Order: sequence, then C-alpha cells, then structure tokens
Amino acid sequence: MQKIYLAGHRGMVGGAILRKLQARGNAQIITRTHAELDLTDQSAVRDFMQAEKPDIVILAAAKVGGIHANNTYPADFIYENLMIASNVIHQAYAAGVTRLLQLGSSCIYPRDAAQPMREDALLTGTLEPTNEPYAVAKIAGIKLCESYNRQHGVDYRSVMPTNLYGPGDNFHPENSHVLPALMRRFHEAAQQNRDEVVIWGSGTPRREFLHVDDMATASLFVLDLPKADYDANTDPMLSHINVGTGADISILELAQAVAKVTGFQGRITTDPSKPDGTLRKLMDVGRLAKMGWRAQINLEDGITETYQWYLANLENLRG
Ligand SMILES: NC(=O)C1=CN([C@@H]2O[C@H](COP(=O)(O)OP(=O)(O)OC[C@H]3O[C@@H](n4cnc5c(N)ncnc54)[C@H](OP(=O)(O)O)[C@@H]3O)[C@@H](O)[C@H]2O)C=CC1
Ligand SMILES: C[C@H]1O[C@H](OP(=O)(O)OP(=O)(O)OC[C@H]2O[C@@H](n3cnc4c(=O)[nH]c(N)nc43)[C@H](O)[C@@H]2O)[C@@H](O)[C@@H](O)C1=O
Repeated sequence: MQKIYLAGHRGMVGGAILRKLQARGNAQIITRTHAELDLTDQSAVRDFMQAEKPDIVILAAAKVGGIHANNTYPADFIYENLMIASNVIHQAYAAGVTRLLQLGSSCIYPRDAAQPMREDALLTGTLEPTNEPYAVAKIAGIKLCESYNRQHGVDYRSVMPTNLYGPGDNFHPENSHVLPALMRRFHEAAQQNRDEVVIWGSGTPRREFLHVDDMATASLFVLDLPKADYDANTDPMLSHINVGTGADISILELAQAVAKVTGFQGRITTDPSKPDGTLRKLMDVGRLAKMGWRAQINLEDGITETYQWYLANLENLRG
C-alpha cells in the first residue's frame, strides 16, 4: 500500500482531498496538523520526512487569504509560502520521494495576461500588486518542482487552481476570499432584515469559481496520470497545469447569486475605496481538458450546497 503524506489536510482543499483519498481506501495517509508540524521549520520538516519516508507527497498547505489579507500581510504571505514550498519540496526529495503534487494559484499570471490565461503566460509580464508576494512564492514552488525534476529526475507536478470555494472554507469577514465573505455578509443581513449589503471594489472584476470537490478530483487526476501522459502534455520548463471551469462572472453577479441563495432581498451597493485587484482572471483549461478532466459542479449548485454546509456548521466556522 502506498504511503501518502497530505500536507494541509485540515484546510479547505486538503480536507476535500483527504475525503477522496479515504473513500478510495487504497493508500496509507499520513497527516500532521500545523501545531504538530510547522512546515516553515526546516529541521522539523527534515526529521518528519526522514522518519516517515512517504512514497507520495501532496502539498495543499499554504498561507492563504483574500485580497485584503494579501495586501495587509505581504511579508507573511511571501515568507511562509516560500518556506513551506522550499522545505516540503527539498525535504521530500532528500527523503527519496519520487512523486509530489503541489498547489499554486491563478495569481501567478501577469495582471494583464491575455484571457483566458494559458500556462505559457507565466513570467511574461508584471504581476498584480495586491498579491505579488504570494504569487512570487507560488511561482517559486513551480520552479522548485521543475528544477528538481530536471536535475534529479523526480516527478514533481504542479496544479494552478482558479478561485476556489466550498465546504471548509474560511468565512472571516476581512481575511477570506470573496465568495465566503459575501455568503456570511448576506446571510447576516438577511437574518437581521437589513436593507443594504456593501461589496468591496466596483463589482466589475471578473472571477472564475471552482468547487473544492472538483479541485480535489482534479488534483488526484493529475497525481495519478502516468508519467508519460503528464510529460506528453507539459514541458520540463513549463510543467504546471491550470484547473478551473473555463467560465467567469462579475463580482456583482456573484453577489446577486449569493444574495438569492441566502434570501437577502435588499440593495447591493459597492465600496470603491476597496481594491478591485486583477480585472479578469479566467483560466484556459485546455491542457487539462486534453488530458481528460473537466469540472462537474456548476456554480449555482455549488453555492447552494456550500450555503447548506455553512448553515450546518455555523457554530464551528473558521475565521
Ligand atoms: N482557496 C482558494 O481560493 C485557493 C487556494 N489555492 C491554493 O490551494 C491550497 C490550499 O488552499 P486552501 O485549502 O484554500 O487553504 P486553507 O487556508 O483552507 O488551508 C491551508 C492549510 O495549510 C495549513 N498551514 C498553513 N501554514 C502552515 C504551516 N506553516 N505549517 C503547517 N500547516 C500550515 C493550514 O493550517 P492552519 O489553518 O492551522 O494554519 C491549513 O490547514 C494552497 O496552496 C492555496 O494557495 C489556490 C487558488 C485558490
Ligand atoms: C484566489 C486568489 O484570491 C486573492 O485574489 P482575488 O481573486 O482578488 O481575491 P478575493 O476573493 O479576495 O477578491 C475577489 C474580488 O472580489 C471583491 N470583493 C467584493 N467584496 C469582497 C469581500 O467582501 N471580500 C473579499 N475578499 N473580496 C471582495 C474584491 O475586491 C476583488 O475584486 C488573492 O489571495 C490571490 O492571491 C489568489 O490566489
């Protein structure tokens, strides 16, 4: 039985991957909480990898947050994510791990990249300033994997998710991503019979939203691909794969969809003093589609299901 170390198993994506791995039941899954193993601690990660010697590593742990958190804590976002990627990828290699999958983000692409963004848009232009530190760390993660593949002949793969949402998300009012933030705000406004909800920025930026269960399925699909198939569809110096739905909506349209699901019937207004961030971030998902994977969960169903989860977990939400 293969031994898989899943880093970040208590996060939104790691939790979804864990559920899928457990349902498959064909691997021994190793996990550690943040308190048990701080992945920014080089010697702790080395000792852990040497003691466990997993066959496969899935790196879904990271310092994660929305536009406000990225803009407010840039040092945390670049430092912690660089350290996590360097420690996990290097110590996995040192412990003899031959296959690894790590998660990046669509923010690796230049702010003005042609839409939809293809994998080869990487490093062709200036990054979006609100998340540049995080993006630099995520780009470093891709380049670490490619460099270890080229120099050491290992098989380390990278998937680049678009904006994700779903059960287990962080619903913090300021530090979360837009979808959980609005779900909480509209829910509370509906409960309190308020007549107005304010959304940040102009409402015109467009985003692509992928349900976390689709992301977990895509992650395992890419991890399981035979090496020849992965190599045939990628390039040694451009090895990452976009994961998304291929469709986007404006933030105002998202707000209207969330308002409907939560039962909020008042006005939606915008707060232009808050940043819009990238104006559009739509993934070209052709590379993964060619390999045989497509998203299954449509946004309306995904928001409805996530809201049911939110209501059922109100007492124990993160954030
Ligand atoms: N959510 C999204 O919209 C997107 C996410 N991604 C990427 O997907 C991956 C997973 O994100 P997501 O599940 O949303 O994030 P979460 O914040 O839900 O989960 C991240 C997990 O990593 C753990 N973690 C953070 N720092 C450390 C550390 N130093 N040592 C050990 N564990 C740590 C966290 O533990 P704790 O909470 O205890 O700190 C948490 O369990 C990340 O790589 C992220 O960049 C990419 C694009 C979009
Ligand atoms: C996944 C991705 O996530 C981040 O980038 P982002 O896509 O800009 O993230 P976001 O979800 O926070 O915002 C999307 C849009 O929505 C608007 N918006 C409206 N009202 C709220 C609101 O209440 N909260 C938030 N957070 N945004 C709001 C907001 O102004 C922006 O225009 C980075 O961490 C980046 O590094 C990354 O990887």
